[in-house]
Amino acid sequence: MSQPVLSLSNASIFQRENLILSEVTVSVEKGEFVYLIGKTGTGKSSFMKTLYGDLPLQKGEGTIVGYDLPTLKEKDIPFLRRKLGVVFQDFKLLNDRTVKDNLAFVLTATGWKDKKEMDARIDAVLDKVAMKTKSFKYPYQLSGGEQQRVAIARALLNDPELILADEPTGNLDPQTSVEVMEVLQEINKNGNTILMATHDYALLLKYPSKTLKCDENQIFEVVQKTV
Ligand SMILES: Nc1ncnc2c1ncn2[C@@H]1O[C@H](COP(=O)(O)OP(=O)(O)OP(=O)(O)O)[C@@H](O)[C@H]1O
Repeated sequence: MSQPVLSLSNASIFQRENLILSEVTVSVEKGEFVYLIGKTGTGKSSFMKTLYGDLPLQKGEGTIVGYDLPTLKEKDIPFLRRKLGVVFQDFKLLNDRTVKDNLAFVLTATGWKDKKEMDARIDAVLDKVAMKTKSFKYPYQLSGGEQQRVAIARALLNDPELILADEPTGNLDPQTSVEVMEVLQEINKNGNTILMATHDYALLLKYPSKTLKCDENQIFEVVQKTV
């Protein structure tokens, strides 16, 4: 069997000296769609930040897309992030450039040089989120759902081994949340592995999948009916 894309064992997660999560033992296999749920302040964002190298893993073991988290060095972080696609609640698009240039910016920053290849890649990812016809628009000319679809396209650019989505529907109305969720489901069906933090229980019910819950400083897997 292949290695899990994410595996933590007896890990503790701290914010400064405060213990946020302890004895975390979880794994995510290639191709899975996994939810991370939990009340506000239970540590979902802290967990996600540890996974993309924003918080150090000070205790326990963990690997993500081939990187060892406890020994992760500052200089490794850009390379780790190239193998991850990260999607945030607030989209984090650059407002001073078009959709296409937002994506081109990431490609340039990650070493792409051939203009034709870049254009083809941008077209391909925008096509996956049904935003190809709006590549000339500026983010502020798009709805929240459209901006989030562009952010998902941006996450797909470098063919990530794992997509981390931290409350991707947190700023969206219920109907738009479903549209964004449909996009995430589709890219998962096409082979992308996704870990999504959310407190949107309606989405969990509509799209049941493996669910991890943060509660009382722990993370454990829950079966849907007890969520
Ligand atoms: N930079 C920080 N410094 C110190 N403590 C922090 C920091 N960021 C978060 N915390 C604390 O860590 C705990 C977990 O916060 P975290 O943001 O991970 O929770 P969350 O489950 O993602 O919540 P939400 O759903 O509101 O985003 C909280 O008690 C919070 O106050």
